Amino acid sequence: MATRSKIGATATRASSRTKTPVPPPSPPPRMKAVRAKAPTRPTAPTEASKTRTTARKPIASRANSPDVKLHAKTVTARQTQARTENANAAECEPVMAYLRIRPHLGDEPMSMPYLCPLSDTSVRMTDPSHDGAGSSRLHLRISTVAPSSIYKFSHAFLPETQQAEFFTKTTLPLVRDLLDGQNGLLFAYGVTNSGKTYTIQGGHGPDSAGILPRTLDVIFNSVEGMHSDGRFRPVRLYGVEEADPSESLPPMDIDVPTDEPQLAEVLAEHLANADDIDTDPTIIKLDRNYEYSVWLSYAEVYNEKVYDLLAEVTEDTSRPQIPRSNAHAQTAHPLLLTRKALTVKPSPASDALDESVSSAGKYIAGLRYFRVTSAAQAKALVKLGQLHRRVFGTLANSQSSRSHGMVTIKVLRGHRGDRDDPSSLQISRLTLVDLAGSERTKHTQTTGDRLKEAGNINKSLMVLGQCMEVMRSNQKRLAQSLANPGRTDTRDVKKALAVVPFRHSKLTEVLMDYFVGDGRVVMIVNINPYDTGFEENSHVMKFSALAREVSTTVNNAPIPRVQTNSNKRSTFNSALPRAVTRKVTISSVLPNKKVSEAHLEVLEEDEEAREDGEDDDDDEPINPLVDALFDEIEDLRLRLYEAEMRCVIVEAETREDVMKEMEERMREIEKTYNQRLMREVEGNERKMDAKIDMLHQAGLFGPPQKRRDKVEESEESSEIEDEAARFIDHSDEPFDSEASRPSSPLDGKGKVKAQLELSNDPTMGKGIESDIEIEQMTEEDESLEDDPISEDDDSDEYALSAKPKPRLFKVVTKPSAKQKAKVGSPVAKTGRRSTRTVSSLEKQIKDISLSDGADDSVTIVPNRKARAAYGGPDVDFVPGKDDIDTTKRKKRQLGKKAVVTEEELEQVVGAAERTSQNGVRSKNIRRTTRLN
Ligand SMILES: Nc1ncnc2c1ncn2[C@@H]1O[C@H](COP(=O)(O)OP(=O)(O)OP(=O)(O)O)[C@@H](O)[C@H]1O
Repeated sequence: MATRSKIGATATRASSRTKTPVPPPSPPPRMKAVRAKAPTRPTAPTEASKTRTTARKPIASRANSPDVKLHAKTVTARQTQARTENANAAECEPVMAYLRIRPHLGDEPMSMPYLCPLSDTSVRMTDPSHDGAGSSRLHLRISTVAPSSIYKFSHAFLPETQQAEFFTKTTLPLVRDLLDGQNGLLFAYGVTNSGKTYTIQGGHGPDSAGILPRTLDVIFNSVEGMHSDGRFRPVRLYGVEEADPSESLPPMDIDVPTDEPQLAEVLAEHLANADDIDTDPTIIKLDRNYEYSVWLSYAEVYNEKVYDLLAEVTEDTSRPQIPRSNAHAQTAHPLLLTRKALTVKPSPASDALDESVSSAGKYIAGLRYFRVTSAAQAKALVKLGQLHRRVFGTLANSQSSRSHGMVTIKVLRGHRGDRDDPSSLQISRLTLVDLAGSERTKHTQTTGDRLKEAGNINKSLMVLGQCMEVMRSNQKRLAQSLANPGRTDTRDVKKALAVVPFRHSKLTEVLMDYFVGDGRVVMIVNINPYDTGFEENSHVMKFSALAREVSTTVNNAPIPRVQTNSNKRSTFNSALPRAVTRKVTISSVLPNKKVSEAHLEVLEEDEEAREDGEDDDDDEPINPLVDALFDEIEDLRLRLYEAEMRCVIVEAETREDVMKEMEERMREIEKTYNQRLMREVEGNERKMDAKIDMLHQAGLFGPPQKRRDKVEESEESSEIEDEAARFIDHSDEPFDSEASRPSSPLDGKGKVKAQLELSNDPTMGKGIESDIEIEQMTEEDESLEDDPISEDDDSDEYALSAKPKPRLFKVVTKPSAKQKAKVGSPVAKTGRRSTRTVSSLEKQIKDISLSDGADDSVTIVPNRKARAAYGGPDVDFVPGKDDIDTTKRKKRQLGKKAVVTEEELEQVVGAAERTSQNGVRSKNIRRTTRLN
């Protein structure tokens, strides 16, 4: 944020817990619009300038000073003056919150990002699972997160932002402050896989160095040729003491025991790319009258304990040695490494800037600071710390950070002219924190130790959020009181301010001084917009919104520090620490794609108990109620998580049950349908059999062996037989038994046409003919007539199929030419009538299908007499049993059958062809039987 907060000076200082100095309420809330420049010293210090500079310089060591008493007096005077200057120069600045959107990685599944940048400073987040109707499709629980929100930042960096640009805009000002004597804190916050480590440490490609290596580059580029002799070293938070050069030499060798070949192999792979990272060429112009010494420490907060990642790791040699060739044995008895948790202690009052307060922030007792003289050396140290972090990490075989990693760079700055005067030294520090992923436990499927670990991560982040929340509300109340001086007494407001719960988590306890002391705070919010954890990311965004409303104090002048007795070394409690052992596996993919694994056992010793009386230095004891409440929250959170897990399990089981039931039902339905189908098939078969029986009974089917050769009249057409019988009654000519033998209408392909010429019909008179066509539709016919019913009748053989096949039959009667002549109808008229009849019959036939359940697969259009008897021209006549019996009887009486000669047959066919104008193809007429 370019704008400065206009609220009053550090409200949190006023809290009963934080007793670091509070800038005077007057001149109150209005802050300076522009930051004052850090004062510089003339190149050749005169006596006057020396005095002026000294007034702003840190306070000298009483112990190292030649004249302690005198010096102490001088220091007090300088302190007072410096304090006044600093109070005037101090101003409040909100925490800067930068958003960094992670690009999509090639190997990840592609989905719609739920983050949409609106401007340089704002983004919109939309729940991808939200259906727009006010409910979430995927979540069982009612979400507390709004489906769409706009979040504002100091700056939002798009996915294509390069590391160099990101560093310049976010971190370079902090590096400048550091070299100017100011403190700074930068932390990366976000869910796992959102790019925090990439932002802080960097990647492996060109120009991918993160802000930490770039910070080291810029520092060493800038202090080039201005290194001090390193006679003094920083202690605690603000103290300095004479250094023992042998102690502050950085451990350049990997002190994780590497005599295990597998471990050595794995570690070598990790150290191999130490030189890959590119360097940042930026140089900050500095006053060359100063000398600098740079110190580095690397700590981690893991499971609510603080560890030094640069401390020597000891191997437990008391264990029986395992033969190296035996890989299984190595897995069974892994290498045991031991490390000790460190205590966070309050700085003694003697370190305090203001003598009226009893504490000067907190420091990690026993955390080692190493003097580094080049960027490469510093980076190697960081690499070592990273390695230790990985070795000791619980999820060591994944790259995920399960601890909060904190690299602190301390710079001691002293004037060249005051080399021997430690009181001239200024201490400033910059801490870069790579926080552990803030994801919820359910997404990491954690159990047991992992659950505890995740719980601790969440607890520390939750406490950090709580601290921000309390600081914000304290600052608001104080600002209101300062804005209305008459209404409330600011001192009363200060007393009533809420306690900021820094001490309830190790992370906030260690970082507390940045919030309540002095220094600029920068928060980097990393987000992966393709991540499925929309809710978690929303919490991250909310946290950043909260952080932006918190202000910290920024001093515009170097801060003088008090140095206490440098020779006083900490003595540790001799009580045996409690130890926790964990098993760790580290694995790497070697260049030859072989996966290498090393198994270790890590012994984590508890921190030392404080020495007697040390607690007295603490500003305030932990409020047991607040502590209990935090524990309660954590407990509830875990129970909620367990309840959610149970819900998920119940949901999964219910889904499975429902699925099984559905499958069962489907099977039943299928069975029922099959049964119905079978019944239908059987019914159709029965119907078919019945019809064939009927045809047989009607005498329309000949003996099976002769079917192929015979043309037969329709079996249902009892009327035809009637006609034939009547005709035969009047004829003296003998029947040709062969020609007149009825054959199956299903015989052969195509149509079978039987023509009856009723020459002796008493009612119609001689020469009246009736054409009867029995048509079996073939595939060819079917396609020609566009009938959708499939016909499987390629066989010439008539057989009763067990399987019902849709078959169509049509029996058409039409008057012959003679008949037409007899009744006096013109041929054309007859033709029209015939066409109409055939069309209507065809239509009827198309509607007939056995498979449809129609029981009239054979349609008989009766002759005039039958039609009249049965009620009109459109009546379909199906002969009853009586009709058939009557016909049979008549036949038997007759004792002979009509015979048709070949000539007569040809004549009839010709006549039928001439008469047929309805598309019935003559090629389908195979035989015509003429009854004389
Ligand atoms: N800006 C970026 N450009 C290219 N790749 C990135 C970027 N940010 C992150 N990545 C890649 O995304 C992956 C995850 O990033 P990273 O390990 O930094 O996540 P993280 O937030 O630190 O996760 P964790 O909390 O689990 O440690 C890595 O492969 C990293 O290289």
